[in-house]
Amino acid sequence: MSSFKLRIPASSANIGPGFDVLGIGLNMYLEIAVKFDKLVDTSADKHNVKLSYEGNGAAGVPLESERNLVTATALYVMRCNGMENFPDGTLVHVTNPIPLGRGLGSSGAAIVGGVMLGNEIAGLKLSKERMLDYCLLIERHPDNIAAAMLGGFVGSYLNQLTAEETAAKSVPLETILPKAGTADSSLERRAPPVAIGQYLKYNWNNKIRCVTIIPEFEVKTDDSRAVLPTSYQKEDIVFNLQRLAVLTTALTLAKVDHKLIYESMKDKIHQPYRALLIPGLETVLAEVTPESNPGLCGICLSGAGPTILCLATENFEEIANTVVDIFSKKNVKCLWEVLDLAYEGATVEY
Ligand SMILES: Nc1ncnc2c1ncn2[C@@H]1O[C@H](COP(=O)(O)OP(=O)(O)OP(=O)(O)O)[C@@H](O)[C@H]1O
Ligand SMILES: N[C@@H](CCO)C(=O)O
Repeated sequence: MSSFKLRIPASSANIGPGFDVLGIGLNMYLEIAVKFDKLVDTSADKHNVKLSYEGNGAAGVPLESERNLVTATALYVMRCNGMENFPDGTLVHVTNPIPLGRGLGSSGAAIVGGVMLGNEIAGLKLSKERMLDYCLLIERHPDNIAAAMLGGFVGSYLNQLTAEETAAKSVPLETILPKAGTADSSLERRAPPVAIGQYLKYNWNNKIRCVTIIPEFEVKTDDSRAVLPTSYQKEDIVFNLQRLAVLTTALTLAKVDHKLIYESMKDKIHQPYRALLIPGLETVLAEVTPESNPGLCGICLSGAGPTILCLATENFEEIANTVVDIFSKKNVKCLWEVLDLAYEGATVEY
């Protein structure tokens, strides 16, 4: 097998009202470089791969193939297609600039990368849509993975499946990503149902850039989902649906309407509840507006947080500093970066 390199963009999910629906791919890339060298002994790993990692999270990311999110995902895809181990001498080097647990789709990128890795190693030639079925068995909401895989500005929904397909989609996560000591016979070996999700790429006015303000603390997606209610008032759902309908077109118009985008990025489904976990979020959302910060056209929590996504056409540094100052009053330090959309999505280069 010859060497190859995978590049998978970071992503920002929800974009305000589009909870579990909207996502944008961002031009910050997880890279997975794969080489084969039979002279290197890879037998120390249970599945025959030598993994190395640099970048965000390097101190904590496991390097055993069954415990690392990228290789464990690849092993799941390979197992479903009759292959249990990497070929002798497989060397995988991961370079990750995406901060972990900050709402910039680090896990979505790792899962997309893992599925693509399994696809290449097992020579499956799966389409991106089919690879997303595998991704959805691990990250069970489509917004980050669809944006990372397809790139650009993407809307998704999950298809209504038959009872049998639903059962096949709902297998326990630990049978896909094994915990230490899991018996091999309990691992999932069935390929996922076909066409679990539906995806649509929208246009995007490329004058709109993404100022990401990244607080120094992590919020795990699971924790950020645990604070959400199990039922909602009809008014709050209608509030989001009305804005979602306008937002997907407002972001594509040739003439940027800052006020329209700002209003249509408001949300009542997830951000108010997540403010409990993110000191400063309520103030940021209330005080940073197109009037206070000309050039700003929308502001929201990025994914499950704590990163703030400001969409803007100018004055990027001033906007970032306004948000940084609000967080600093809560004793939270931040980094910030201006990103653009990753229009192409995940790629493989031979
Ligand atoms: N490149 C990677 N290699 C291995 N594990 C990773 C990698 N990237 C992310 N992870 C795992 O995913 C976890 C973060 O996932 P989580 O869903 O909580 O946050 P996120 O994906 O960064 O944010 P969001 O889903 O809100 O955009 C990390 O703590 C780590 O366990
Ligand atoms: N839609 C997801 C994105 C984070 O992975 C959420 O907000 O929980």
